Amino acid sequence: MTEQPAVRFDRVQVRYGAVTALDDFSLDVAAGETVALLGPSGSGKSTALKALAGFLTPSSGRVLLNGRDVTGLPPHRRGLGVVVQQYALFPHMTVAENVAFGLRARRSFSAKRVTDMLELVGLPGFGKRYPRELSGGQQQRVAIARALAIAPPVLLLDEPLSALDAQLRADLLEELRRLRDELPDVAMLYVTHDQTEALTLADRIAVMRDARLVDVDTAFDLYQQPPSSFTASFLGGANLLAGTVVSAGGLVRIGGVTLTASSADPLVEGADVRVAIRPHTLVVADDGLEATLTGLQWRGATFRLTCLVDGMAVHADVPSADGLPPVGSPIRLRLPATGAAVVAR
Ligand SMILES: Nc1ncnc2c1ncn2[C@@H]1O[C@H](COP(=O)(O)OP(=O)(O)OP(=O)(O)O)[C@@H](O)[C@H]1O
Repeated sequence: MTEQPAVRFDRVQVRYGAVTALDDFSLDVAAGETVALLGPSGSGKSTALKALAGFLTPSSGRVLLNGRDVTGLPPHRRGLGVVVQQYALFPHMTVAENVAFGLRARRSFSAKRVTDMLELVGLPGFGKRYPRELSGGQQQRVAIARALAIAPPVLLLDEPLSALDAQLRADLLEELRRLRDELPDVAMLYVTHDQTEALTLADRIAVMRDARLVDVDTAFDLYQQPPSSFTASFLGGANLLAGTVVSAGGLVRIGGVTLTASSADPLVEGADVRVAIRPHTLVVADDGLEATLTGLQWRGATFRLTCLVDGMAVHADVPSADGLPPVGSPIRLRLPATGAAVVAR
């Protein structure tokens, strides 16, 4: 018998009155796999997670856990771990009581389990404190310990880092990566609109837009060979340049410049295509594509140039602004020898 996926969304639709928040949504998450639901605000990510957790009932379709249809079950009978954006700890309970909450509800309290969970999230000895005595990052660690205490087969995380400031976010992201590696049997579904979080954590990324799943693949493949223009720009902010196929072997011409581009589909000589090119792979050089520099923005480690190429805005991230012409002047952008990808229009 083949192994059942830990999670299966089977053509799930969720409607709020006239609004379709999730449409024909199907996705499997294997045991031990981490999948990120990535998409802009309002694309239906949280709705998918709530349908799985049991916080709402789909208008149609089914959700299955390890092969079992749980569509009609209340949340507490699904046995999932859930972590949301706002820590949602019980303020009148100590850290240890918070972590023990799910265990007590199941009549399976174990002081050792509570201690182990606090150790797992890097907070040994914090059991007697109250949530108000913790930083935001520490509170979120407690929320994760509480969710994991019942040893759920599936952990759901809905934007768990978004209430934290940048440094804490980076620390906790690192911590989540470690947890993922230390819990190889737990399937994780991670909702985020942050591509860095998705790329860092996920085995696969499911890209959502307008209530629908657009693309799903390994993080690496989605980044290297985006199947759609939407994913190319949303994941890694690729430029989409108009090009013409010079040879079916992968040569493409953009402006007067010919370069090699990968493609998931066979290329047809003479066809008009769109080519995804990442901003950090463009270089300012005399032999590049003709453009006009229209904006310059300092971003700390890099400068972001905004240029116009044939009326289209193109971004380039360069390490230094030395030697750049003034904004409004002609500039030339050298296209990368490798790494460009043809995407579906
Ligand atoms: N309770 C509700 N009543 C009516 N419409 C809702 C409700 N909850 C969500 N929606 C709508 O459903 C759509 C999807 O919302 P959802 O919260 O799933 O998006 P999201 O991708 O998680 O966005 P965000 O990143 O902003 O949380 C949106 O158009 C939203 O306005």
